[in-house]
Amino acid sequence: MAPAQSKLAQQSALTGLRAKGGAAVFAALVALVYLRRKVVQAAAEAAEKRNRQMLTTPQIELAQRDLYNPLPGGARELLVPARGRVSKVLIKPTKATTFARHRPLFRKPPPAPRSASSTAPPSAGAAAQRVGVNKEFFRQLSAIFRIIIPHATSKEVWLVGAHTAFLLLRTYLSLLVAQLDGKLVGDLVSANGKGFLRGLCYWFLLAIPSVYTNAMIRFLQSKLSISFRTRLTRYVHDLYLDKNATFYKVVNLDSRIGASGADQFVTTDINRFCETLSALYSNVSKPTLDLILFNIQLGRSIGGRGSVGLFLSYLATAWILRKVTPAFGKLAAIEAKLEGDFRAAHARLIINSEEVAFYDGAPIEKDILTKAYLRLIKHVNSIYKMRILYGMTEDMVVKYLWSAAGYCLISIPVFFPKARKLAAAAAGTSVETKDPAKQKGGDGLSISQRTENYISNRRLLLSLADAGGRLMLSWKDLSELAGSTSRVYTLLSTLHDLSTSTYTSLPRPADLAPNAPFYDLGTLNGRFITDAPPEEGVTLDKVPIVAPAPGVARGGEELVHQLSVRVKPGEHLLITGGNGTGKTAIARVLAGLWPVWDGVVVRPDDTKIMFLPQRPYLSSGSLRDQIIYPHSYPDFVKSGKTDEDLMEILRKVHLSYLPSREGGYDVRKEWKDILSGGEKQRMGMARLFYHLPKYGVLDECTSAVSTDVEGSMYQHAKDVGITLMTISHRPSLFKHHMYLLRLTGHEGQWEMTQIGEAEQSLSFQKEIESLQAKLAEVETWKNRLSTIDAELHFKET
Ligand SMILES: Nc1ncnc2c1ncn2[C@@H]1O[C@H](COP(=O)(O)OP(=O)(O)OP(=O)(O)O)[C@@H](O)[C@H]1O
Repeated sequence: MAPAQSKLAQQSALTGLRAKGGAAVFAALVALVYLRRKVVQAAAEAAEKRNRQMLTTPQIELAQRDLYNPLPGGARELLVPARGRVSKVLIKPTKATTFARHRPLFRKPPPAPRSASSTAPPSAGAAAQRVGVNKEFFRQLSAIFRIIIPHATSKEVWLVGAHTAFLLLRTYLSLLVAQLDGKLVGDLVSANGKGFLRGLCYWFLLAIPSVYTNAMIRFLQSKLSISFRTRLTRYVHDLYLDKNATFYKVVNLDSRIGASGADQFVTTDINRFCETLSALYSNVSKPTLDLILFNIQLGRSIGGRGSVGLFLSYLATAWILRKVTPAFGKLAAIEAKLEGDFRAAHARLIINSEEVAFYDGAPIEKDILTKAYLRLIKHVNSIYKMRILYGMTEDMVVKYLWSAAGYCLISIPVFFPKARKLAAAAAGTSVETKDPAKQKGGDGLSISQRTENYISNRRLLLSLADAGGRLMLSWKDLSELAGSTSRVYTLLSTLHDLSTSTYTSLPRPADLAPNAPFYDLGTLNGRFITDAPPEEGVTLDKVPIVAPAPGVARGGEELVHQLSVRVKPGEHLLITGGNGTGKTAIARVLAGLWPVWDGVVVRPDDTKIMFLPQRPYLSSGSLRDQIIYPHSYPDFVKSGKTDEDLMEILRKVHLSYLPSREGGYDVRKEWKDILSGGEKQRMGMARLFYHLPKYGVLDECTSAVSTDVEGSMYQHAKDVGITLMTISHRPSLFKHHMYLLRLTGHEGQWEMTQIGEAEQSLSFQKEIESLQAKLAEVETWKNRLSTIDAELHFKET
């Protein structure tokens, strides 16, 4: 063919190719546009369908009215609003036998020996000293594992299995990618077009399972974390909100969690623990697997001695990093505590916002909050500073030293062909190539083969360095996990102890007089009987009323000495006395919130006795929920009462206007912000009339209610058969009671009288006081009279 003809033919072939290419691109574009329209259409239809199924806000409120559906065996079906619908979640309470089985696992280890002079209990700080990757950490972790993976067939085991399978698959795919990478570059260097295109096709084929695998690993890791968190949170809730008011005791009878409460532990620390733990599994298992497999693969080209060299370099790295790693576990535990303090300071402000606003206390509150924040930030900053050296060392070792070591190792077969031949012989492969033209080096390999080997090995080395880096990083994660493990374990062991009324014991102070009582929480000799028949009344027999002082060496403080009282049905008792003499403390002992150190307390069960506290409490929920608290809607339905009955109760407490004003019984609002102080207290009385207990312990619960309304409510309570035990300073309440218990406030003394006598002596006393007050003003009136006289005289003249 003439050159001109061949050029023409080439040009026409090129034009044909361009035309075909253009048509193909056009067709692809049309297909893409069509596909996009279809996808958008399908998404819009799905969204519309979802919207049609979604409930409006009032519908959601109504659907949640029930809160839960009771199921046999104590289980419940909670109604949880999520994504515009209310879904039902089955909640099975943790069995008492499970708690009993776990309790020994959450006992504190024997305390470390302390100096004889030390009488203070171990502080949270001291506990934080021991936090780290040590034997105690693994003991605590294994105890928590019993909760998060309860048995061999738990959902979490399957999740871990699936996760592991995907991790293995990813490692396998990484190996294939490394080989293919080398092959592609090898084909490129040897100008093997067909091989190159085939390689590219494999490349894309590998991409599909690779991206799916990566996405699934992330998904399963999050799923595992959520699963762990759900198990732990439910377990903690079952312990924390048990019948023994453990949530109260955590703050008032124990010093391990601290006054800020358990919220930071339950909301943040558990979450952090679960996230770190599930991430750690993939952060440890994947690089470990990578290290093993990649080393085997690499060992084929660099030989046994090379592998030994690599292994030694890992050991050296681990040693260096260990030396420069700060105590991340301890630091993480302190950080979590400081975060909790900061959060608690904010929570306090929210709860007391109105009082603070009245006092104009914003500047000082700001200082308190800022101080809490700065304490946290100073600590976090110091961690960041410590991380500089650690990060530099880690980068230097893992990225640079390892890569350099790797380069040296893969150069061995190139520069020392004998080693290569030995390695090849060991692997059973031949290094000779048939095409002498392609033999370029002393190692007997062509440039393309050498490049292919180099690229594959380099990729393996980079993956190895990456795996090593991640493994080193996971040591840091492990230390941080030790920090959150210690927090979660502290929470669990405190809850286990308090739910069984096991308190931390303290030694008797040496300077305490031998006959002085020592009220140590670890030594309780009293009896608390809560299932007496109501006719037997409420009895306290020689019971010291003691304010507990957890963690304080001198022990609790006696407020009332050996109190003996018996209230039989209909014998209404009024408890009075100065501020801080221990009136509410008596109610706390009766309710079982404070321990009985000595003597005997006898009372009927919780359904027959009700306590109305000093500070009115309004729960989150509907208006009906406020009246029936602590019942919820299913209990209300079960009780057979109706909204008409509720209206009758509201009339008795002068709140009958509320349902119409607020929009019915089902409306949900932030009631604590809506109702006035007096209305809140009247709502408390409404609860009393709803539940109709045999005994009502009323602690200053009508102090903000006008005297006439208060009187009518007390009268109604008596009319419906409630025996009252009232704590109050108001003389107007005397007439509703038969007995008066007066706390003198002097060395825990108290006296019991019949109301007639007391009322009389008090009225004489009051009369004398009022006359004395009037006499004191006589001089003032005289002065005023002479001033007026003088002014009148002045005007006349
Ligand atoms: N959780 C607690 N831990 C330790 N001491 C407490 C606790 N709660 C109250 N106290 C202390 O116990 C004492 C009695 O408190 P209580 O609430 O019984 O007083 P009160 O007689 O009801 O006073 P008031 O008339 O002011 O309500 C007070 O000195 C108080 O500071």
